[in-house]
Amino acid sequence: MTSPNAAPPDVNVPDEPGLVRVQHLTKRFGSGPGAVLAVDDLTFDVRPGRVTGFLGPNGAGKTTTLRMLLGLVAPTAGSTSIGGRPYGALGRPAHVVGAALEAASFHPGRTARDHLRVYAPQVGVPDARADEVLDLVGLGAAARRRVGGFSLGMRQRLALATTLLGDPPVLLLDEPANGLDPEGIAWLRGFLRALAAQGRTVLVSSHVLSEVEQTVDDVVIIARGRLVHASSLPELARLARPRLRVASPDGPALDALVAGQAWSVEHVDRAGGGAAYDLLDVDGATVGAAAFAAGVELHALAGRDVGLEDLFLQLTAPPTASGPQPTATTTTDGSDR
Ligand SMILES: Nc1ncnc2c1ncn2[C@@H]1O[C@H](COP(=O)(O)OP(=O)(O)OP(=O)(O)O)[C@@H](O)[C@H]1O
Repeated sequence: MTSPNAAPPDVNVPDEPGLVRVQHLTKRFGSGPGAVLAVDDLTFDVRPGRVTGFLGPNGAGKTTTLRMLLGLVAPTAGSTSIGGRPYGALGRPAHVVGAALEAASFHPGRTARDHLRVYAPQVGVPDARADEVLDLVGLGAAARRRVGGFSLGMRQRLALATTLLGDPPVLLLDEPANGLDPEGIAWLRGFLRALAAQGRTVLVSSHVLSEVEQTVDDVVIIARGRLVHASSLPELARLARPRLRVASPDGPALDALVAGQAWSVEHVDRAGGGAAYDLLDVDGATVGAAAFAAGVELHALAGRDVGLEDLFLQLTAPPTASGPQPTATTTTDGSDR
């Protein structure tokens, strides 16, 4: 089972500009028997210059966490900061963090440019910035069109343009790929990667790992309000190693065989006198030959690939679910260890 909590951030390292920090964050909605523990002692960091996927099934607590980062919901306990300060202490917040939460609502009769010009004075930027951000998101040619006629993909781009008005170093985007067609997703991928390459902090939530797999450098995975895994994507991918299922009606003989080898055991099931092992990093030919040589009767010898999406489902499955659980380390520093 995965370590339920990330290692605490290193308190000796001063907060970098653009560092997003969540520490022991907890949110309980309501009280008594009907209370909902939406976020439960969550701790993680999101680093500049990287795209981080904030992942979890529906209802895991992603939006509530983002809302607390933005000062829209008060935590029950714990804290959040952006560049070392809580949201409420940011002098000009739109110049520090741009956020797009849920489907933004637009006045259908307004043009894209006018929509942005409504926000420009609030952010403290000149009207001309509206055209700049429209160009950035590829909507320059649609600047004078009414938003009511926009496709979902165009609306998502306009929402993104709105978050960029203040040229913030930090972007918090809640399910930005929702409703996009493959072309739109490919565009978003390139766009987010370019923003991170400029040194920005980009946090993107999604309930589907495969949707962001090609976009993110790091992952923070939560389920039922709790952290279940935080690491770089390559480190997560290393957990998705192929498994070999080997079963024998003679459990003690298989135990002795496995114990005598340097095979890595992920999981073992026992029933009657038999045993079934899930082994990592060993192939069927090796195990089959060793069993044959030792005279161990095998009733199953089957390889199984565990894809990233399978791993994600395993990591976020309710605790009642049976079956092998991957062993995961949890880090928060974004390194590829
Ligand atoms: N204002 C609220 N009052 C009561 N419960 C709430 C409130 N907001 C969220 N919740 C509950 O908190 C839990 C977490 O919800 P949240 O929207 O943060 O999850 P999520 O991971 O963003 O899910 P999704 O992917 O479906 O958006 C859910 O059980 C939700 O019903």
